[in-house]
Amino acid sequence: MIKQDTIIALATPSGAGAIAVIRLSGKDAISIAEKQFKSVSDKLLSKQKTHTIHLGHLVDDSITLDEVLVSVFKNPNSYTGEDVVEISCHGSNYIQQEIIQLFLRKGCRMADAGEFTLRAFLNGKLDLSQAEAVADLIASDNAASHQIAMQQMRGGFSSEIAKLREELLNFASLIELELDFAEEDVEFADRTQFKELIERINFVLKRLIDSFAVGNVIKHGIPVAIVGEPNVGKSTLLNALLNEERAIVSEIAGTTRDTIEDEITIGGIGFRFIDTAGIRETKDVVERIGIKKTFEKIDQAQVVIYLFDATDFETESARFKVEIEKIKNKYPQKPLLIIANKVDKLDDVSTVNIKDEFKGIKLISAKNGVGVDDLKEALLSFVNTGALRNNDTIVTNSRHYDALLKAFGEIQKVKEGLETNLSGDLLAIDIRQALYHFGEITGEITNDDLLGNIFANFCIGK
Ligand SMILES: Nc1nc2c(c(=O)[nH]1)N(C=O)[C@@H](CNc1ccc(C(=O)N[C@@H](CCC(=O)O)C(=O)O)cc1)CN2
Ligand SMILES: Nc1nc2c(ncn2[C@@H]2O[C@H](COP(=O)(O)OP(=O)(O)OP(=O)(O)O)[C@@H](O)[C@H]2O)c(=O)[nH]1
Ligand SMILES: [Mg+2]
Repeated sequence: MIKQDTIIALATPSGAGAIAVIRLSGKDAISIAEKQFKSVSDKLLSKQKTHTIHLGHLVDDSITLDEVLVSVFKNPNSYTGEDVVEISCHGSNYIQQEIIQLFLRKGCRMADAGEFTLRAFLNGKLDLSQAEAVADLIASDNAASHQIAMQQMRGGFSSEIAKLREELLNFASLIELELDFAEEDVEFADRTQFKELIERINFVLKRLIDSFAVGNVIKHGIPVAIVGEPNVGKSTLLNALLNEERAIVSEIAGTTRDTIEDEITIGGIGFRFIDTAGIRETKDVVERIGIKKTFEKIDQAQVVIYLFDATDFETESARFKVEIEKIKNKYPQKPLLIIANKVDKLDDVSTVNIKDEFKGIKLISAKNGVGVDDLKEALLSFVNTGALRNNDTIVTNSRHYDALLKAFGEIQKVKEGLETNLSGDLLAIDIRQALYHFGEITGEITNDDLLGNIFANFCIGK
């Protein structure tokens, strides 16, 4: 259902600022605003061209609320596709609230979360995946997530899906046409060409589905678990990486009892570091719970940093190796960075010995920040950012991922059907299913529940 009532919301963050923007959208936006606006040159808003801006005062009966700039957008040429009025006022909390209250009394309704963008979608200004990208763009806090959201908002992903959908639709129509001529045994849809198309779709879908692993990582940050025995300097390393005193550090073993997480951006990619309680067999119940959590954190991490105290190396290296083997055995696929900490306390001979015994080990002094930049470089090298550089579409949205997996499943059926010369009517059913899932991504296929879920996660005013 397309509502046309006039909605209002603050478009800028709540709180005082230099300027705040209040946005109205709907069929009465211009007439409602016009009655409260005294232009400095006696202009009427309804007589103004679209995309024009006007200086004047907002008045509530005899009270002048503020000197403002008012922008007019006339349907269908606006963000929402409806008549839109934007008021740029002085950014006092009081003024913002008074203006909104005034317009609520004059016939506007407070907008729901995401309702401006929902209207843009319903009016065909954006498709669903573009609308979703608007929220991702607002949430983006690093170069990679920004680039992906921007590309998606501009329709990169949508047009890729729309192209596949259109080609597939063509074939579906031809095959369905054949069904009307069943007795004559004609073939409008060239099966060789069709096989080629299915192969191509298959290939694209596979790439998009695979890209989700990268997309997920970029959206949520790559989880990196910092593990090692008590007191080796895990929390000190976390603080050095974050460049702040995030975790408590002390000479007492077992200081960190719970896990601590925080995120930084390295080379445009978000990394989420997880400091854990030390791994060690222990009788202390609280510490033991922490150790269980350590393994849970390794489960969730994409990269593991195993830290040991370099000054214990000469006496304890055998035990470190056992610990490292344990992790390697339990998590054979996970990149594991082995790091010796506290090298500031190490003599040259031991330094050489450590490097000898642990190939590829990194030596750091977390306390003095030595080797931390090197470690960041090493972390970055684990991330496959090739897709980013190629400008390939990267899927970051789990709803899209789901739909792609389902489409992929249907395309496999079509492929099999073609190989076994399945009859046209059955082929057509599988093709229609695949088309359905493509349509879910861009929003050709949708329902109120789905839209409600998507836009409820937007902020009010977007
Ligand atoms: N002040 C303001 N800034 C904003 C927005 C806004 O709504 N208001 N945006 C919103 O979030 C973004 C910009 N997006 C926009 C997209 C389309 C149109 C628009 O008027 N489109 C018309 C006319 C295009 C034209 O000039 O030809 C159209 O599509 O028909 C406006 C803003 C970011 N900055
Ligand atoms: N000399 C030196 N001391 C360090 C270094 N890194 C950490 N320390 C010291 O080692 C002690 C333990 O550091 P933490 O960061 O609390 O160690 P942890 O691994 O988090 O310990 P738990 O939380 O108990 O498992 C503290 O006294 C730190 O100041 C380093 O690079 N050099
Ligand atoms: Mg700690």
